[in-house]
Amino acid sequence: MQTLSENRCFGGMQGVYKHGSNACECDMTFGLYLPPQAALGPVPILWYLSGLTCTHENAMVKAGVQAHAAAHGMAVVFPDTSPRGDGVTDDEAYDLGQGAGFYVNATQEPWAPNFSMWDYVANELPLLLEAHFPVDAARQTITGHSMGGHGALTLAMGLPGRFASASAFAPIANPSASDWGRKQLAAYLGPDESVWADHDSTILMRTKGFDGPVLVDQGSEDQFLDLLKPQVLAEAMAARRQEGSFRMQKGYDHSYFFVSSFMGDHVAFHARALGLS
Ligand SMILES: N[C@@H](CCC(=O)N[C@@H](CS)C(=O)NCC(=O)O)C(=O)O
Repeated sequence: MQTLSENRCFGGMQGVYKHGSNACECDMTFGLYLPPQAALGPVPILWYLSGLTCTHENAMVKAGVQAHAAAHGMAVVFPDTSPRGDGVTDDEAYDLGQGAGFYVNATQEPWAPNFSMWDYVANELPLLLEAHFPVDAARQTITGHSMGGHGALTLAMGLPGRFASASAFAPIANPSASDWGRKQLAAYLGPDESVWADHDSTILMRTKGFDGPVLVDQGSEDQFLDLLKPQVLAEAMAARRQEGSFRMQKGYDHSYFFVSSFMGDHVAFHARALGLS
């Protein structure tokens, strides 16, 4: 593993690291914020999964999460959103291929060799983090924005017992019924829609729910509301009696100005679920 940068940040360290990934069969870059408490022993992990067009960097520099993570003593991981590089398949559309991995393991050509973001986030990266940094994999929580909100909710419901709590900012809530989803799930997973269900948080909420608290924030002026479909997720949460909250935030759009405005609430929510506060 190679250190690309390390910067002191709110008493802890914001690092960026690169490593050869077996899951994605290419080099992968991720950000990791370690709070000051990591100097004393292993700290819990908050995963932040980013949205379409993002790398590890967007949330790291714009979500304003480090101050809150330092206050609560949590590490924050910022994985990339897809495999990358000259040898990795891409598409000219911004919402397919590099920058748009959708947190699935592709089974279809030409994507299958590299696009295994589910395995990368669920299996490979946690082991790498535990081996190299003072983090406690027994205490994990997860959040994300847009495509990353979709990833956070589907990983949380798909890996029962892994995460103490799950949250999302403007998640792609029902991808199998959206143009942000149908094209990508068909490309990565093939035409059989029954296979897509494990990657649709509304369907997972209807069929199994999450064994822990869930927090979803959505801006009422989000320019992508028709693609995100928050209302069906909110309905599914109510129908399941899912512990948690769905909050419609008046006047907010889809940007990181929205994400950063509510980041403090999300970190405090995860800290409570972990018993840190
Ligand atoms: N470029 C796309 C939208 C992409 C987009 O809004 N991406 C969000 C996540 S879905 C994002 O975080 N963009 C990067 C950023 O704001 O830093 C479009 O114009 O339709």
